[in-house]
Formats: sequence, structure tokens, C-alpha cells
Amino acid sequence: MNLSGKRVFLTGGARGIGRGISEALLSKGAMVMFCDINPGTGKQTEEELQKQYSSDSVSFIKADVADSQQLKAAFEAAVTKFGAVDIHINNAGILDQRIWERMFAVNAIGTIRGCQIALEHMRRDKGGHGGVIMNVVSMGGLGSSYWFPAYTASKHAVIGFVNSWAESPYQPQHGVRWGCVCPVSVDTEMLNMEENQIYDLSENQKHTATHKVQISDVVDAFMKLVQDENSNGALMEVSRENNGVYCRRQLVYMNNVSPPCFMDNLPFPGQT
Ligand SMILES: NC(=O)C1=CN([C@@H]2O[C@H](COP(=O)(O)OP(=O)(O)OC[C@H]3O[C@@H](n4cnc5c(N)ncnc54)[C@H](O)[C@@H]3O)[C@@H](O)[C@H]2O)C=CC1
Ligand SMILES: CCCCC/C=C\C=C\C(=O)C/C=C\C/C=C\CCCC(=O)O
Repeated sequence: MNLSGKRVFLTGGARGIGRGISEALLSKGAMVMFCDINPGTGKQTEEELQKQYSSDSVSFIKADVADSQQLKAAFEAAVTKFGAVDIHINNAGILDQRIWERMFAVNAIGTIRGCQIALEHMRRDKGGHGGVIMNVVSMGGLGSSYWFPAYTASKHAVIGFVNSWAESPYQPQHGVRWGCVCPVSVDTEMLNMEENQIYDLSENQKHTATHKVQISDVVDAFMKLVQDENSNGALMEVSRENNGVYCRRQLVYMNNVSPPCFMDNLPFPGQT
């Protein structure tokens, strides 16, 4: 997929992985509107990116993805500005076991609602132009972690939802393809935690020190998936297994979904 001129809406783009993805898309000639709950950082990022690219190609709008009206209004602002949205990216997320219901509202409900809003807009069988819906999920969504059970569950919810649409027999009529990047710990502000935000914080800090990946690793994986026209329903793990090279596995095998494959011919951890 050629990203030049593509119209993108992304959530949680003020900093971290979301900002990294926006910059990579802008560098390929895409136009990006991003929302964030934090207006200060959002505005600052907007100014910096507008200086680097152009004021027409990137803009910020304040929205809390857990608020359905705010999310819908922000998405519609992107449609009004660009004429349509070709690529929708659910990235906003939080990790705090102490406020697990709020975490569910942001990570699971906010993401699923984002998918629904974008799908309604993009569906060819409803007059749309088709498109791509990508999700920044987590390696936690592929397995289990006693450090943060509710966070893990919120990410599993997203994968279940996304793959159910990706493997729909009507997916070709919808003309919308789906993908998830699933990183291990990433070197962002999210790692700066307080006691009780997750269980066993000090143990986790030791694990993270040796296992974390960089934003650029996640962005590379994202860019491969978003540009791959043959990819639908892919879950791309991003981890430091295999000497820091990420690998890709696809868990959806039904018709119209690309077959399982391993990126760079690397075996998935545990496979020979
Ligand atoms: N950092 C990590 O170790 C990992 C992060 N992830 C996921 O990546 C995504 C991005 O996280 P990071 O960049 O690491 O975190 P971050 O905390 O650096 O950035 C998240 C951004 O989302 C925004 N945000 C939070 N709640 C929001 C809401 N309700 N509405 C709109 N915007 C909101 C924040 O203001 C912030 O700008 C999240 O979904 C996270 O779960 C996945 C795997 C590992
Ligand atoms: C300083 C404490 C950091 C705690 C980690 C912070 C954020 C992580 C967010 C994620 O989404 C990471 C998800 C899963 C990683 C957890 C366990 C996987 C272990 C896999 C492995 O490397 O063996």
C-alpha cells in the first residue's frame, strides 16, 4: 500500500508509540489527525510535527476515547478535514490495576468503539471506500501475565473483536483489512509506574530492563503490517526474542485471511 496522500486518524498520538507511528506515516506522505486526552502535550506535538512536515498534513484534536461522543466527534472532524479516513489506528491505552474499570473503558471499550466508528465509515457495502483498521495491542493480549490481569484481559478483548471481523465471510465486501501489533514492554512513559499500579513492580522492573523494546521497533512492525495489502487479521508480536528481531505470527486461518507466516524466516519462540 502506498501511503502517500492516505488520510489517517490515530488515537493517543501526543507521545510515545502513537507519536512514533504518526511521524513514520507523515514521512511517507500520509496526512494525520490525532486525538489525545492530554491537550498540553497534544498541542506541543502538533506544533513540532507541523514544523517538521506541514501545517496541512498534521493536526491535533482533544478527545477521551472512553467517551463515545468525544471519540465520534474527533473521528468526524478528521472526515470533515480530509473528506474521508483511509487508515484508522487505535493506540490510546493506559496501564493501572488500581483503576481497572477505567482501564477497560479506555483499552477495550475505547478501542472497540473506535473500530466500530471507522468500520461504519469505511465499509464498501455501505457506500464507503474501504480501508485499514490497525490496533496497538500488547503481547499481554496473546497470553497471560500475573502482573496485570485486568490490563491483559482488556487487550484480549481487542484481539477477539478484531479477529472476529477480520475472518468474517463478508470481509471482502467490507473492503476493510485489520491488524494488531503486540509489543512486549516498550521504552515509553508508560513504564514509569507507582507501587500498586501493577503487581510485583520491582520484579517487573528487572524483567523490563532486559526485555524492553524501543518505539522504533514497534513502528517498524506497524509500518510493515499497514503497507502489506495481503495482510488481514495479523497479530504481529514485537519482542526481543530472536536477538531483537521481531517476528510475526498470524492466528487467523480462514478464507480471505493471509496464511500464517514468519517474518525474516525466524521461528516463533518455542518452535524449531
Ligand atoms: N509501553 C509499553 O510497554 C507498551 C504499550 N502498549 C500499548 O501501546 C499503546 C501506547 O502506549 P505508550 O505509547 O507506551 O504509552 P504512553 O503513555 O506513552 O502514551 C499513551 C498516549 O495515550 C493517551 N491517552 C491515554 N488515555 C487516553 C484516552 N482515554 N483518550 C485519548 N488518549 C489517551 C495519553 O495521553 C498518551 O499521550 C497503549 O495502548 C499501550 O497499552 C503495548 C505494549 C507495551
Ligand atoms: C516498570 C514496570 C514495567 C511493566 C511493564 C509495563 C508495561 C507493559 C505493557 C505491555 O503491554 C507489555 C505486555 C506484556 C509483557 C508482559 C509479559 C510478557 C512476558 C513475555 C516474555 O518476555 O517472556
